[in-house]
Amino acid sequence: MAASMKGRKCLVIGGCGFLGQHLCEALLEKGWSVQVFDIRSTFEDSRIKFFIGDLCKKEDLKPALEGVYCVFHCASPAPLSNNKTLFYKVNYEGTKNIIETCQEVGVKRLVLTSSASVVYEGKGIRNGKEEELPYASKPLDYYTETKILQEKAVLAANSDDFYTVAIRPHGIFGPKDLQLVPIAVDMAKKGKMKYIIGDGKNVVDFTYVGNVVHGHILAAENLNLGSPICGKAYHITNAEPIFFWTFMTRILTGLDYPAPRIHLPYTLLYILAVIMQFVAWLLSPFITITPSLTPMKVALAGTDHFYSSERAKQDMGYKPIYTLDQGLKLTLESYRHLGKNVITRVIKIT
Ligand SMILES: NC(=O)C1=CN([C@@H]2O[C@H](COP(=O)(O)OP(=O)(O)OC[C@H]3O[C@@H](n4cnc5c(N)ncnc54)[C@H](OP(=O)(O)O)[C@@H]3O)[C@@H](O)[C@H]2O)C=CC1
Ligand SMILES: CC(C)=CCC[C@@H](C)[C@H]1CC[C@H]2C3=C(CC[C@]12C)[C@@]1(C)CCC(=O)C[C@@H]1CC3
Repeated sequence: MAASMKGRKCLVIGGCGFLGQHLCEALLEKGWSVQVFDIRSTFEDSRIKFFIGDLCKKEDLKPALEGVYCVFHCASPAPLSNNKTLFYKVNYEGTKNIIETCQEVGVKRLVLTSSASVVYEGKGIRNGKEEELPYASKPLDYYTETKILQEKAVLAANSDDFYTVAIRPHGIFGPKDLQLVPIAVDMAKKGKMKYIIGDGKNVVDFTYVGNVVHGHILAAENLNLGSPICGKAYHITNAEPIFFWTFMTRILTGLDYPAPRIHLPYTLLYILAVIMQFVAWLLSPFITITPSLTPMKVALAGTDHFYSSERAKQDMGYKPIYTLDQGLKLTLESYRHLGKNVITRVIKIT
């Protein structure tokens, strides 16, 4: 790390979430002065100053941004939810609010956590490069739709006076995640993880959270006037693409659940997911139905989607600092309590 970064004040928006907590820990280790802004409080740390508020509200954000050298924006509603209004409000309107408030207060650097899914519309992507892939013209869900709007707004705001960059991770996994491992385990418990969507040979990126954090910190360190990274987006991956179903099998068997074995045709499942989504939409004025298979989930589980992180290597010296094996080991150790053979005691208080 550049010596001059020591003691610099940063604000992690979404710092109480999965990625945010890992980012805070790494920033503290590197000597940054860390502040967190989040809508909820999930942990305590005497080294961190916490601000609880809504990023859509200027009056909540302003005090947290005073004197800040760099803002990391990694807040979002849960990606697998389907709340269109909330996604637009937080990911798009809220991000524009962050940009405006930074500019008003005089903050000069903004690192956005975007997503590689901004270029994914269900068709295979192999070793995708930033300069070759346009934004998805037909995004598969509202989350992706609003991540595209968000990224465009952040990159367009880059100027000689305000430096912005977007990090596009893919399939983040690691301890403290409430999504990938817990959802897969929940599906396994319900008997929904016996199946393989398609031939099982689709190759994807899963990225250990420590590598995603490393990419964010390098971006902040390199975000200066005239730097090649200003106004650009960067894929950050483990650079170890793997069969989607091999990765899921390692997670499941690592926690003593059986490996998925029964193949189901991709196209059939995709059509079923589209029909279920349509039925859920038709019935939405009367009841809320949340189909467990969405077109996005089926596509992610049954197509290729892996990306090149060469541009991040060239422009900011990025290379993964954890291998997939190391990441999986750390992850599985942290989820032992979700293992199939773990007996959970229920203490009844009468
Ligand atoms: N997980 C993944 O595989 C990938 C994630 N990303 C991106 O990485 C980022 C971090 O994801 P992750 O750590 O998994 O997500 P988390 O849900 O764990 O963390 C996001 C945090 O932001 C908070 N938040 C939501 N709305 C607001 C708001 N209006 N004001 C302030 N805080 C808010 C959330 O609170 P609450 O929980 O109460 O909503 C939560 O604490 C996101 O931008 C996501 O799009 C990109 C690629 C892959
Ligand atoms: C269909 C199936 C077997 C599901 C179990 C695993 C899924 C819960 C994850 C597998 C790939 C993950 C993923 C995301 C969420 C969780 C999974 C679908 C994202 C959509 C999260 C937000 C992003 O920006 C992109 C991610 C791609 C991979």
